[in-house]
Amino acid sequence: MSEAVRQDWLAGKGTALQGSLRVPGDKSISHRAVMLGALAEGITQIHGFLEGEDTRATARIFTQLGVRIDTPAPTVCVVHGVRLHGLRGTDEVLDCGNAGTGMRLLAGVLAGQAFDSVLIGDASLTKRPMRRVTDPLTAMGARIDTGEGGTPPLRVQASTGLQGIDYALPVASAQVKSAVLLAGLYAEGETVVREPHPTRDYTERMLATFGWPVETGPGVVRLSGGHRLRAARVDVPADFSSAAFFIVAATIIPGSELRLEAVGINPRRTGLLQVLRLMGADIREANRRGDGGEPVADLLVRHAPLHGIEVPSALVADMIDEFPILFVAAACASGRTVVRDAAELRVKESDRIATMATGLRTLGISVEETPDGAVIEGGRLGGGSIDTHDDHRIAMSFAVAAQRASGEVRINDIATVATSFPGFVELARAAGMAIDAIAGPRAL
Ligand SMILES: O=C(O)C1=C[C@@H](OP(=O)(O)O)[C@@H](O)[C@H](O)C1
Ligand SMILES: C=C(OP(=O)(O)O)C(=O)O
Repeated sequence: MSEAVRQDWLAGKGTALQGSLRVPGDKSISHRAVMLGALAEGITQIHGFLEGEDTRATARIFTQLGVRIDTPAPTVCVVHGVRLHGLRGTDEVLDCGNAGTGMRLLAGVLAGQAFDSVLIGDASLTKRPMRRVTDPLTAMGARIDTGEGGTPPLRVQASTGLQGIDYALPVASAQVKSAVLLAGLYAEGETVVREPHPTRDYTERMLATFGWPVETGPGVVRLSGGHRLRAARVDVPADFSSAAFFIVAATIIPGSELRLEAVGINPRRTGLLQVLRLMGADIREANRRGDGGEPVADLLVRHAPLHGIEVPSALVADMIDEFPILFVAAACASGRTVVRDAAELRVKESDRIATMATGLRTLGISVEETPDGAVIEGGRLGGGSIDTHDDHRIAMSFAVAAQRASGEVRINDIATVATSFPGFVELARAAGMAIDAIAGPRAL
């Protein structure tokens, strides 16, 4: 056994959050911009690209597949498109790292290629369900083998032709919808995806921006094969899911008044705003505009006392990545908050219901876990040691919780924060939060 350095955080009460800050670019849009840029004709310029490990893994994979990607300045990514059939196969494995989005969307792209490929991921991604994408892709004519129990690696065999399908998603998932639509670019005939509940619509919006005809109606997206993608400029707004940590932090820390600049406020992402407002939060939108086709605004957040609510199930898909930080808001609210219909949280980077319930209990909060949610009683937060289960959103959520804790909170193993939010600690400290990075031992 050898020892390697593990990164932990020690976090505690900081000061009121003040000032103005901009969080990094949207992860979902950054993944998709690289993918469509690679498959387009011409040169795609991406501004505000998320330099996180998840999106860099996607860019690296397209480089392995023969696409030139230049990064002339921080957060600028220039993708030299090779057209729909211009990717080149490689004997190397394609490593998606921690990114479910990367792997699932790539499965759709690779299903249409004339070469074999193998997608792998890190320990967390290797536990996540992939049949949700391989089932519909197989129905389209793809041949993909998964690991045991339908998990990665994914071995995608050279395509012998795909056919469009009419697919009703069994779970509300933008990743599955997107995988099927991307395979649909290579399919004969029409591909139709029906959603049980609307999910983020970046793939369909960006396909249209890149010139591919897409028809959208309530709960349904349709496209046909046989068109071309044309390079475009993509301006990536600040990621709402990253902003969410600061929105909740400013709400729960007395005296705070914080401005978050140029945040993407696509309604399929901002369920948390509605829920926090129902709980009593003071969040205003200013300077509303459209950047590169996406609605963007500055968010002005002031401290406000919160009260518990029953989270409307209709908003679950619109805040699917914000539940860890909502649990923190609920722990700081008076009364009880009830979350239902959110079983999907159990198959994210960690089981986010269990990981948050365990962590909050460690800090003295009463949480009852249910199969598809939790009941959280607001209370006083104490100190303790938290296991992140290698989940970036768990780490950042407890860093925020610590700002209201009476004792020190040690957050173990925060390396995955760089997957979605490089620079989190620096921004958080600059705004007023108390977080120190410390080294912890890790047995290998
Ligand atoms: O399409 C996307 O970019 C994403 C969709 C969501 O996953 P599901 O489609 O699995 O709900 C979300 O949790 C993930 O962070 C990003
Ligand atoms: C679930 C997430 O991402 P992914 O599925 O891409 O790993 C997330 O970022 O919270």
